[in-house]
This record gives sequence, structure tokens and C-alpha cells, in this order.
Amino acid sequence: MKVYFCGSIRGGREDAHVYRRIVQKLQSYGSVLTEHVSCSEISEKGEDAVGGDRAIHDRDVRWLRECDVVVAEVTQPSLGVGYELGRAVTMETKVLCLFRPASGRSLSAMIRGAEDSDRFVVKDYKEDEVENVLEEFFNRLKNQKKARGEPEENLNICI
Ligand SMILES: O=c1[nH]c(=O)n([C@H]2C[C@H](O)[C@@H](COP(=O)(O)O)O2)cc1CO
Repeated sequence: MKVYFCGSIRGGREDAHVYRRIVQKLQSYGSVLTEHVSCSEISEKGEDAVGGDRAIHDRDVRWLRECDVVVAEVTQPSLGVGYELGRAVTMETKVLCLFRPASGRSLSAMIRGAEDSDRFVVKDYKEDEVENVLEEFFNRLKNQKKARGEPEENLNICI
């Protein structure tokens, strides 16, 4: 299974340690295409990519098309993450958004209001619960897949 992880880069790197924790857990489910988002070496300046921002955008949109599921940490507001989520909705890819109310922030209505408890799931959580929240989500996906009689090794969760 291919997972696309979204987290803030130019929007601010305050939550990079949480992204690391999420990506570590996601790697137990499959390959994380955007592992770099969780790297402590990536600053608010973003990646120093050959081809610049165009190359970053085109690669990420290609990965979005390729992935089976999108997981986004949305506590730190980020234009790029919002854009990725909008593109994922259009592609009809399954999305999990994770938000920490303890931050004192209020999640955008365009994310919270997109929740449909199926294809677009928004979950409030506390940092120490993150592995359990992911486990619950991926177990549910597995069960949905089983119910549809899909083969175990191809966890394609675009419903
Ligand atoms: O250098 C980058 N590399 C990259 O992959 N992104 C993608 C992945 C992140 O989920 C998202 C972050 O967007 P932003 O930088 O606007 O916070 O955009 C964003 C940047 C910088 O904008």
C-alpha cells in the first residue's frame, strides 16, 4: 500500500516531531511516498529541489495520483496541505485528517466540514494517542476491504 502523508512545511515546522511519529507508524502499513515531510532537516524554506517549486508540485501531484490513501496532520495550517487535500478529494482518494484541539487552534470549516465518515475522515486526537488512532483507521480499512472481497496484498482503498 502507498500512503501519501501531508504536513506543514512552509506553513511552519513546529509539529515536525509529531509528523515523525505518524510517518513511523504509517511505515508499518506500507510505503510512505512523502517521508521527507517528517524530516527534521527540512526547514520552513522547504526542499532545495532541482527544478524548484514546479518540480516539487509535479512530483507531489503524481504521488497523490499513485497513492492508495492520504493521511494529513492538519493542526498547523498550511496552504500546501489544504491544496493536497482538495486534489485528493477530486481524485476520490480516501483521506484521514488528524487534528489536535489541545493546540488551541480551530480547524478550517473547509476541512472539518468535508467530513463524511467514509471517504473523508477528520479525527481529533491527543499526541500520545496517535498510534492508536492510526491503528483504528487502518483496521477499519482492512475490514472494509475484506467485506468487499478484495485481496489482502492489494489494499487499494479508493472506494
Ligand atoms: O518543499 C516542499 N515539499 C513538499 O513536498 N511540499 C508539500 C508536502 C506537504 O504536505 C505540503 C506542505 O505545504 P506548505 O509548504 O505550504 O506548508 O506540500 C511542500 C514544500 C514547500 O512548500
